[in-house]
Amino acid sequence: MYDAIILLAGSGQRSGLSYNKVFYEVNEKPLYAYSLDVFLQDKDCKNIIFVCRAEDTDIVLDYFEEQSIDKQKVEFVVGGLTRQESVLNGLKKVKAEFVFIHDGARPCINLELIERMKKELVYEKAVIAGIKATDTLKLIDAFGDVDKTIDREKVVQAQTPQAFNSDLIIKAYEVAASEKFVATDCASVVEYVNSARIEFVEGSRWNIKVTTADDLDVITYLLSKGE
Ligand SMILES: Nc1ccn([C@@H]2O[C@H](COP(=O)(O)OP(=O)(O)OP(=O)(O)O)[C@@H](O)[C@H]2O)c(=O)n1
Ligand SMILES: C[C@](O)(CO)[C@H](O)COP(=O)(O)O
Repeated sequence: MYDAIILLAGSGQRSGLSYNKVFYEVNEKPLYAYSLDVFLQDKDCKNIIFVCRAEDTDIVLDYFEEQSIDKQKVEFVVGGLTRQESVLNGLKKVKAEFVFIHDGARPCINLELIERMKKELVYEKAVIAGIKATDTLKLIDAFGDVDKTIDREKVVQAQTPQAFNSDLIIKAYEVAASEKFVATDCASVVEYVNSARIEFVEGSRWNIKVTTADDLDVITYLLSKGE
């Protein structure tokens, strides 16, 4: 049993769009709605916490009306200036024992990945999706020159969802807020307080985060062919 936080409250500046990238449509469906559909299909997902910018909430509500999406399981929360603040706002609404935290800008999530993560949560308090590096990895210096090659067996690229025992992640975020620790993902906050082992689960190469304008082309291709 878990709650899901879906993050929509960014601005998507690196995408070059004139609007928040999570509203970019493929097959007449906004990117965030792909993740929503997946979590709505999972009986174990008790509540979906939608973290939106105040000015975007009406657009999302209109979409729910148009598509006759049942809002019973969905709660709306206003996001913050950073991803971390948005997550913290979402965490304040969590009631279930576990919480899955997911970027609305990663529409290629699927139920198989959620199932694999749920299996790990039987034993673990923190589980993140990611992919292993396949390229050779170099450390570079401040001038962009190669310093050395690093062992790719020891590197993974973190994705979302990231799933946690709710008490654990709420406490970690409270400590981070009080100590002004800021990070780009949720697992980093747990690493910071060092309160649990974090299990890595193989995600998928298709589970990309739409960040740049190029990613918009890639995601259009992936979603159009049903990934
Ligand atoms: N204040 C913020 C910033 C980000 N996000 C969400 O976190 C996810 C990943 O963030 P990122 O790609 O950094 O999103 P943006 O802030 O939208 O992008 P940019 O940095 O290019 O402006 C996205 O689903 C985004 O909507 C959020 O909920 N609240
Ligand atoms: C959470 C995340 O998507 C995991 O890869 C990523 O860290 C977000 O980073 P961003 O710099 O905010 O895009």
